[in-house]
Amino acid sequence: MLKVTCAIIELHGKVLVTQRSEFMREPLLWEFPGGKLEQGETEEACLVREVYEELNIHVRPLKRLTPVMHQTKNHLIELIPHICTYVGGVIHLLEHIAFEWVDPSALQKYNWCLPDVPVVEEYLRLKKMT
Ligand SMILES: Nc1nc2c([nH]c(=O)n2[C@@H]2O[C@H](COP(=O)(O)OP(=O)(O)OP(=O)(O)O)[C@@H](O)[C@H]2O)c(=O)[nH]1
Repeated sequence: MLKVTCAIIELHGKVLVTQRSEFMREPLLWEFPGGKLEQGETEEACLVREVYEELNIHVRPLKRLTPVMHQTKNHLIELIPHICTYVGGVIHLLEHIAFEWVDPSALQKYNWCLPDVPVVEEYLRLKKMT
């Protein structure tokens, strides 16, 4: 099983969403930044590392949401979301092709990677927006 963390990064009431490039798996779909958990790594350390590697910003994990299991053609993915706060740095896109800071009320308009859909729903429930 592939454990993948993803960061719902909050700043001033908005949330950061990123678009996968045409060269990545799941091209052009929107996701929360993150990536595969390495051997011996905590979920929090993975998030901090991946977000820095992909976006050049620092975040601090605040709250773990419910993991989502998803079977792809090749592997079973466990997507592990954490709400994070933005700590600092300027965004440089190193893997994605686009990013947006969005109001939570607009999150459902994006064309999400499939496993992210229940993550968005749980986040909106938590924010009392659904
Ligand atoms: N980062 C991230 N990956 C996601 C999300 N949702 C989702 O299904 N995935 C899937 O999780 C898998 C791993 O993601 P990734 O390719 O970004 O991980 P990584 O940076 O560690 O991989 P790499 O170093 O091999 O490029 C991919 O198959 C991706 O499609 C999400 O919200 N964020």
